[in-house]
Amino acid sequence: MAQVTLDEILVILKEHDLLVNSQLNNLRLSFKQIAYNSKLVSGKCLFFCKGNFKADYLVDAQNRGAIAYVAEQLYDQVALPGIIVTNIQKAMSLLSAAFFGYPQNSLPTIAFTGTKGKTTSAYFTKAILDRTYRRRVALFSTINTIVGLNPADSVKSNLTTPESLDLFTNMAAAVHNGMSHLIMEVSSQAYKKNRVYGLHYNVGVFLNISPDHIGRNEHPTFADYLHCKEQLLVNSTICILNADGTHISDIYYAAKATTQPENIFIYGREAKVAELGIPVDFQYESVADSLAENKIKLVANTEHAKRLAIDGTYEISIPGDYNEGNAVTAAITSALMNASSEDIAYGLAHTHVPGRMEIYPTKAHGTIYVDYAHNYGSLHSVLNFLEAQKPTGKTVVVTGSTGDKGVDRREGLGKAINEFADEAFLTTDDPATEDPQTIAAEIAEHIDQRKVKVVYIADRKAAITKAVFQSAPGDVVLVAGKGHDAFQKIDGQNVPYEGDAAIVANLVKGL
Ligand SMILES: CC(=O)N[C@H]1[C@@H](OP(=O)(O)OP(=O)(O)OC[C@H]2O[C@@H](n3ccc(=O)[nH]c3=O)[C@H](O)[C@@H]2O)O[C@H](CO)[C@@H](O)[C@@H]1O[C@H](C)C(=O)N[C@@H](C)C(=O)N[C@H](CCC(=O)O)C(=O)O
Ligand SMILES: Nc1ncnc2c1ncn2[C@@H]1O[C@H](COP(=O)(O)OP(=O)(O)OP(=O)(O)O)[C@@H](O)[C@H]1O
Repeated sequence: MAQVTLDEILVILKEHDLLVNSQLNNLRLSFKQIAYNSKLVSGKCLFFCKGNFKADYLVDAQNRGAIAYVAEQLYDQVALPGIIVTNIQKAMSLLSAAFFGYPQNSLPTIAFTGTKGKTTSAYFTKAILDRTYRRRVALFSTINTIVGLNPADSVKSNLTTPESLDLFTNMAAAVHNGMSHLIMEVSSQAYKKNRVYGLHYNVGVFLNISPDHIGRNEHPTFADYLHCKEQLLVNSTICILNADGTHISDIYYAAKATTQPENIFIYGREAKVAELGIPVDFQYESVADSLAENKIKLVANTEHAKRLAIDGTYEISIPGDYNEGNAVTAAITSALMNASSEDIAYGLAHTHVPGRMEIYPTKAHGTIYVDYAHNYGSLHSVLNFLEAQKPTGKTVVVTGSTGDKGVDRREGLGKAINEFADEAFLTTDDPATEDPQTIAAEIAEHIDQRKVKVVYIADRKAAITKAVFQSAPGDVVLVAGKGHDAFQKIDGQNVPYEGDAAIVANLVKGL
């Protein structure tokens, strides 16, 4: 049974230089529950006071049975003993791992970071390793959290990377359920908020970085965003890097600071990493790159890459040239976890990622694509790929942008629309506390409206419907940004929403 004693807690906090003082001194005192949300407290719980915290929550926790708390300050209003620390998020992560008996030691873990491609790469990897390990592969992704084989072990995720206590709860559940491996996405926010503090991965993948998540509630600067993402490499035994992304020198030296070059695998389309003057370990090229067929040839260039024995031609189930790199990372990570090239071939050819490049052909109208692209990098990648398919009609984009976060996305979406689209329907996408029309106007500022026709329709379903019905054969309609998301975040509430994919699937019936 999970538990942690005061003795262990104080040792850990002292070791990490986090302890200020403790009002508790019975070293044998054992906590049978830990929580950071008062509503979940029951029994003899150790409670963590973190984030935008109010003393009333601690009163609530005490009323429900909490016997002590960990915080960065004393709460005199509450007659509970406190353990005071310098950083509550770091303390919570370390103590959660200890409470659950360090489940990561029994769960070889592959972690993906990157501005784009985390979910897709994680799904490719899961499809491969599911075959190797008879589905005993846990997944913590933006879409789903899977900790076991039963339907009840699979739930929708709230965050890309969960709060540390939830992360270790899920890891412990996965171990308990007999899962053999874990694949997880690690967001830059997870490092910024110390959600993964002290966690080490067997394999860490850095997919790419482009400006995103920079703004008032996220990262103050791009440098901070890059620094947070690079922490994944410092915390990984084996690092996998993309030679074709920007900032490769920075990223490579971050990896090399703690990892022997022998344990770094660089992949790319060219034979060399130009900026570094070293060969890539894995080189790949498109053999087929159309909507009907996506296929790559993968070749190992260096001795340590050759040892993985995964040279070959692989079919990829999801179109888009950018998915070729995602597939390569899945092949390398899976091989490092002992998957055969047959398992890799099967997994890459049989992966489905909800809301990523879903295609709905119609007879009387155009082809409708639903995709999760919601910043410059991703929208540019998708539109660039669709343009390469040489559509005979016009290109129409339906999109919006989030409120209170990723404010720089507005310029990026406008820029990508300007580069590729003939028409844009701007609409609502998680406006939070902002006005969606104002957000749309800020996107439109970056579109040359002499070239691209811009229409604003607040209701997202109405915007999608209009775009689909007015399209003609040969047109491309890209509904970008929400995929299968079944809510709109408005004023702190998750307001139910059908989801782009469900709306399009219904609309195209009979078209
Ligand atoms: C800014 C930020 O990181 N906020 C996160 C943080 O909020 P917080 O700690 O301030 O929590 P809060 O909701 O204000 O509440 C304060 C504390 O009081 C407790 N409480 C509250 C009410 C009550 O009755 N009793 C009680 O005890 C809460 O449980 C909490 O511990 O902890 C919460 C979970 O414990 C997260 O849901 C929340 O994420 C916000 C909402 C969020 O969406 N963050 C985004 C930006 C994010 O992290 N995104 C990344 C992906 C983006 C990327 O790719 O980088 C992700 O990993 O998902
Ligand atoms: N390697 C890539 N490079 C550029 N764009 C990509 C790449 N992979 C996927 N995309 C685009 O980004 C969208 C989101 O992909 P995915 O969900 O895999 O990324 P993510 O990193 O998990 O994103 P998010 O942080 O927004 O959840 C896709 O629908 C596609 O448009």
